[in-house]
Amino acid sequence: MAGIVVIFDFDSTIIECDSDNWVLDETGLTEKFYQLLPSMAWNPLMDKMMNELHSQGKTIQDIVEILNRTPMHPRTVPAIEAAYSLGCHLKIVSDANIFFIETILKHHGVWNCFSEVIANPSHVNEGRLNICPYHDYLKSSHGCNLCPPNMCKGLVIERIQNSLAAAGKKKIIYLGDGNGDFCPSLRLKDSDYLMPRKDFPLCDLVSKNSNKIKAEVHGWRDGKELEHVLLHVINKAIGEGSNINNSTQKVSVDCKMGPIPIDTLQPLPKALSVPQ
Ligand SMILES: Cc1ncc(C[n+]2csc(CCOP(=O)(O)O)c2C)c(N)n1
Ligand SMILES: [Mg+2]
Repeated sequence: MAGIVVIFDFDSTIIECDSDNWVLDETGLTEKFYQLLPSMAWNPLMDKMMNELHSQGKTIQDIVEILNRTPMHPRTVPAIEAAYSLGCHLKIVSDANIFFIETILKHHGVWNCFSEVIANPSHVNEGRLNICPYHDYLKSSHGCNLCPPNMCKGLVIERIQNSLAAAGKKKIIYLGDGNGDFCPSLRLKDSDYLMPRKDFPLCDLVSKNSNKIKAEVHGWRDGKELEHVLLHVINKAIGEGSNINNSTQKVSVDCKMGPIPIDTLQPLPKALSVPQ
């Protein structure tokens, strides 16, 4: 076992859009949604939109067909499969909902690669999709002012970190794009890796607060770079894990620096090489 946990954000990390916005756009509900957003929180409003679809006679199968067409970079699935094959534990921590995530990942045949998906709960009841907040903010606040009221990804990461320590796993690689990925990024340790998507809000936050980030930072721009950089980082993490007296100096790579030139990456051992 590699002892490495790879944590993926979902929207704009695994897929090329926000899943809620994709479904709203494809069902013609975007205008209505944004008319109501000033007076309602995101999760209950998304739940209301699912009710609206049901009233219009749209079935769960109609929603599944829309989700199956969600834009995704062609190298993202191979990257997930490669990380899984190398023995990494894969998890998703997302402010999207479980139904959308499960449907999309099953369609691409990678649902079983993930040992845990932490997202807003959702279930089908009498042909209608119900969506609930992950954190019940009406009962109590999670208390973090960096995160939306329904989910503090930092608290989720803290729980994962505690369970990893108990299971003897060593390193986290965290991939994300959004403002909600900044709080968990602050929790990563100096033995962990952070992979922010370039030209997305997380990358900006990381650049402006680099003194607060302990993890080694490796940016990526698209699915092709995600694949290449992720396999490079896994390779590095495996190498460090096998060297007990490892004293490698921490190198922080500014995610604004542009793509990592291919010739500066260590050659991948055969087992890690990217499938053509
Ligand atoms: C106050 C507030 N505004 C907006 C949202 C909704 N929201 C924010 S980021 C995002 C995509 C997250 O998916 P991922 O974490 O996979 O990138 C969603 C659905 C919210 N929950 N609260
Ligand atoms: Mg995201």
